[in-house]
Amino acid sequence: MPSASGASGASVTDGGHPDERAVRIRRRLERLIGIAATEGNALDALRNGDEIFPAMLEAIRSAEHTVDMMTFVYWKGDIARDFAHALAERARAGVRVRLLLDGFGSRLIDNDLLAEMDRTGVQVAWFRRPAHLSPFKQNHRCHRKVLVVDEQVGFTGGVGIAEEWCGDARNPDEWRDTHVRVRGPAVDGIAAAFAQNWAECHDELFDDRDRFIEHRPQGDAVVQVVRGSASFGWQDMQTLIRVMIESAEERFRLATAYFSPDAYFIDLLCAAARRGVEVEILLPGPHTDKRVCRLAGQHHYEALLACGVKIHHYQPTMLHAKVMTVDRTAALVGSTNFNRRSLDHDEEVMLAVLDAEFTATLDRHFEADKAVSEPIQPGRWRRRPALQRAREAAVQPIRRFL
Ligand SMILES: O=P(O)(O)OC[C@H](O)CO
Repeated sequence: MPSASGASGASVTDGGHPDERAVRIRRRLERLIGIAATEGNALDALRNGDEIFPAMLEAIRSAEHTVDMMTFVYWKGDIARDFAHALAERARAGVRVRLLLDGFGSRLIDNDLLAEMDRTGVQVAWFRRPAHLSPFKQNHRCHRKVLVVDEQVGFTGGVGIAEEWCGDARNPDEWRDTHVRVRGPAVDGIAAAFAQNWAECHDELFDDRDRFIEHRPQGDAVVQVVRGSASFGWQDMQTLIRVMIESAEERFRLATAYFSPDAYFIDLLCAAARRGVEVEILLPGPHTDKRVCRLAGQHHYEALLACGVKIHHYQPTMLHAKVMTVDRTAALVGSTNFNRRSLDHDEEVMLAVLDAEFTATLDRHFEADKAVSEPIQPGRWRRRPALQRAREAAVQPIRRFL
């Protein structure tokens, strides 16, 4: 990877009007990633299962033509049954329903739900089931979370289909997550994320139930939909996050479930902090389902804190959201964690939103989460026990896969 300290032309400027910053970020993303952003989108930031699941289920139940759903996690619980029943009911009513499950992440789905969906005509496809794969492809998973109904409403974000995501982050059994409902032309990008992975797993890509509708403006948000794909070398998801960090002039905020990037992205965060940007990172605290990943990230805390990056540990439950905001101007939300899996290995989808109001909503959520988090104190962290240091070092050999 190139050196992050010599970061591109993104020097601190005198700020400029927020609209000018939005245009600057938009043009950087469009030209460096090659995907046009669209205008006229309406976005709702949905916080936690209590808001996310009813909105998704309501959309499915209202489907008249097509439902395309793709998930990494499909585990167990009433919510897993609710989704399967809703999908099956629509298939029975003649709607074309397609469900794409990651072969590793969704391996715990109940067989009776698969049987019900199969019976009613839901087309279920598996993305790279481990048993059917060469050992060299096991590592590349479909980590995207997508729901598109009637080509008109799309959802993406961090949520998996399992009881862990139900509720409102009131206790450790109710995970904290963020999902987005989108109406408008950006739904096409979310649909394309589904289509790209569906094409690998199923013979038919589209049929006459696809109407290829023209989108009418639904709101004011400018949105670029960026797909990360499992591949060798530099990829668009890395460009997206790199542009966001390098474009920050005042503030860069990151909330992520799994923080274990490579040294390049640590250097980018440090470079931002050193040029005067307030860099704040919100991570799971006592409740995390992947301690190994956390240890890999903690290996970098000392360097980050030394540069002035602020790190907070979220206390109430597992923090599973994947959200970034830049300068009250732009936001990223989707499936991408700040780790090697998301940046190097897996299929991901992220919305880059150039909209001050939507960004302000996500910033308010960030502040509420920060209020129930513990800041990491640099001095105390430096004095952490030798055993913790040893554990951080012990996971380094496998950091590439985390
Ligand atoms: O990979 P994520 O971020 O969708 O989280 C799901 C976890 O793998 C659950 O252990």
